[in-house]
Amino acid sequence: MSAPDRLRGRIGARLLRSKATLFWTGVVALVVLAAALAPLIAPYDPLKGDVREGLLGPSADHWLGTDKLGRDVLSRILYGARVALASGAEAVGIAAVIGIPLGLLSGYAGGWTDRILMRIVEGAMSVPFLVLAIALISVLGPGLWKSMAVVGVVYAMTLLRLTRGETLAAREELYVDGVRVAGARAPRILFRHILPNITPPLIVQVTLMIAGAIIAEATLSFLGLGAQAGDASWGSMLADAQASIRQSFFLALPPGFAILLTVLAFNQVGDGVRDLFAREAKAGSLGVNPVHRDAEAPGTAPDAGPEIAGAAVPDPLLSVRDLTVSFPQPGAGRVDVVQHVSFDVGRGEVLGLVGESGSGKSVTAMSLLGLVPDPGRVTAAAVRLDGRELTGLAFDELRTVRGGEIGVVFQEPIASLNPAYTVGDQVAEVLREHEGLTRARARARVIELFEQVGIPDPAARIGAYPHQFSGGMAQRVMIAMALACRPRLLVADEPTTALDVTVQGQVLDLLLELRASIGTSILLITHDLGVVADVADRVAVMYAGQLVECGPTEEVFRRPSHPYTEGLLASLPRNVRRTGRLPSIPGVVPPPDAWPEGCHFADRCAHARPECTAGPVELTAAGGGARAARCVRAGELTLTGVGETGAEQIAKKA
Ligand SMILES: Nc1ncnc2c1ncn2[C@@H]1O[C@H](COP(=O)(O)OP(=O)(O)OP(=O)(O)O)[C@@H](O)[C@H]1O
Repeated sequence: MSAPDRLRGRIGARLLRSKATLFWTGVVALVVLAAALAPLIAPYDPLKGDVREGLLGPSADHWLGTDKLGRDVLSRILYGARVALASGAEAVGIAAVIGIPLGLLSGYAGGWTDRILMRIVEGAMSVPFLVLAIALISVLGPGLWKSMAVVGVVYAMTLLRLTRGETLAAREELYVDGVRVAGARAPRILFRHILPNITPPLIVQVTLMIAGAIIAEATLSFLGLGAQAGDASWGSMLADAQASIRQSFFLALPPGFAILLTVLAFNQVGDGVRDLFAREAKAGSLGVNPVHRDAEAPGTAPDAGPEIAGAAVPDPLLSVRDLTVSFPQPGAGRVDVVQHVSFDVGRGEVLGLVGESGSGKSVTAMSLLGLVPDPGRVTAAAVRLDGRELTGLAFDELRTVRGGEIGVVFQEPIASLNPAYTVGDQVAEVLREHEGLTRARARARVIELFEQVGIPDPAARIGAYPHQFSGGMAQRVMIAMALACRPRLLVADEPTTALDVTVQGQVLDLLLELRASIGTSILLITHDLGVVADVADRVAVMYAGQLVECGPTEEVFRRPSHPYTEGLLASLPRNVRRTGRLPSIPGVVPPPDAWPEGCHFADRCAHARPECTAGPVELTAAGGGARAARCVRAGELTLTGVGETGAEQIAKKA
């Protein structure tokens, strides 16, 4: 099943559980049915009547009585539903056709296009909606379809503004950058990549607009600007009722009730859909993808997937086998960005996941959390947390693992906190969501957590907003939030990269202290080998989507088994004589769609032989101890590590 299908499935299942939304959806369906079947079920012609039978009360012949001209009110109500829905569809259709493409264009193009369109929208929206509509109708002349077209144009402004706002946010997403650099043209990016991702808020707005358009039709028809006297429209029925209000007040009730019920139903459905999507968004980002168990992964054992010779940990807390993540790329189909990654994180251990930018570290971490965005696809033979299989877990089940058993700390602490809420509220929310604590108990626990992560004067600081915190303090808040439910695993994705050097040290010390006091294992993602050397018990090195080396930090650093690790260590500033040039690995990391079938590093490797490119290279035991490397020559090469260059080497030579 594709990701959008799964999203639809989840929304559908929630819809079934939300009784109120289901009820109002039923009411909308009844109105639609009444409109569609009006010619079959209406007992009389809605436009013809006998004046001698005018203003009759409800009876067996005329369930809702007759109007002044003797026309059957029930028949007119049924036909009126057609007018109301058709008017709503016309106005909203026009609004969508104008507003959505222009909103996409305005948000994506920016610059003058955006400025001009926004000034037009602001000008139009500064005049009250009905006043603007009436002014335009007085120029065009009355008539139902003309008036609803005008309403559509006015509504287009709202839809344009909403679409533009959503597009502005979406265009910053990584997947948009991805298709942009891949050479996709703007219309394709807009309609194929951005539009599907911003549809949920548009659906909600469109539903609410239909309700608004039905009211607008009734109002304009009541004023004689829409449906004309005699037409079977709820608005003109109200106008008729007003004309004969002295003789019969009952006439106003059926159209009034029909408008009330229909508008209420559409509004309730719109609100319900918004709640469903909001809940979905709260759980992660829209369209996120959980990990699927890959039954056909090569070498998959029925239980935990292929063993990783050399690098497995006895009784691990986290065990990942054969994790592969792919994204569609224009012109290249689905392309793997992470390929057959397998590793373990031991209990209470810090595993450093290192590699150059783009090697797949973050995507690997996100897939463990089920947070790889659409249209990414994640498969694995096994992802086990304390023996519990996470692959194939439903979205809601994974949500309880995320934030509960696995805590996460991201790179940009201030950007990761919501500026609209106090930091205390945000940490308390996690506790209330996962542990069901009362407001008072959550508050007390937040103070305790703030104390634990070293935030001074916690009782006062919980009332502060994120912008009142420095980067280091904000990261402490993020760590407090991640540790709120005493997770067994903490995923820290570049937790110190955005902080200055002194604060970096404090945050790393804090992570280590917490590991010691709570026993949390840490998967530390970083491109900084210095950080890994300082805090990681073991290290896993990634290159171009693959894990190329894995083992205890000290051993790997002292004597690497993969030439890429050697290259990375050689370029460590602390590993180079002050007089020398900082060495770098020649060439660049190949993009995912250009990975060779054999060793991904072969092109840049000084030790490459023809056998390196002959076929896929597996991760195998290497270098002695609990170590593994993905290199066909690992056994025969003697590579240089940290201890033998730089200061130590200079000292040796002296
Ligand atoms: N949403 C997405 N759509 C398409 N490709 C993506 C998406 N997210 C990541 N990628 C691709 O996946 C690959 C791995 O990215 P990832 O962010 O995991 O690298 P990284 O090693 O964490 O780098 P960095 O340190 O810069 O974050 C990259 O080629 C990236 O372009």
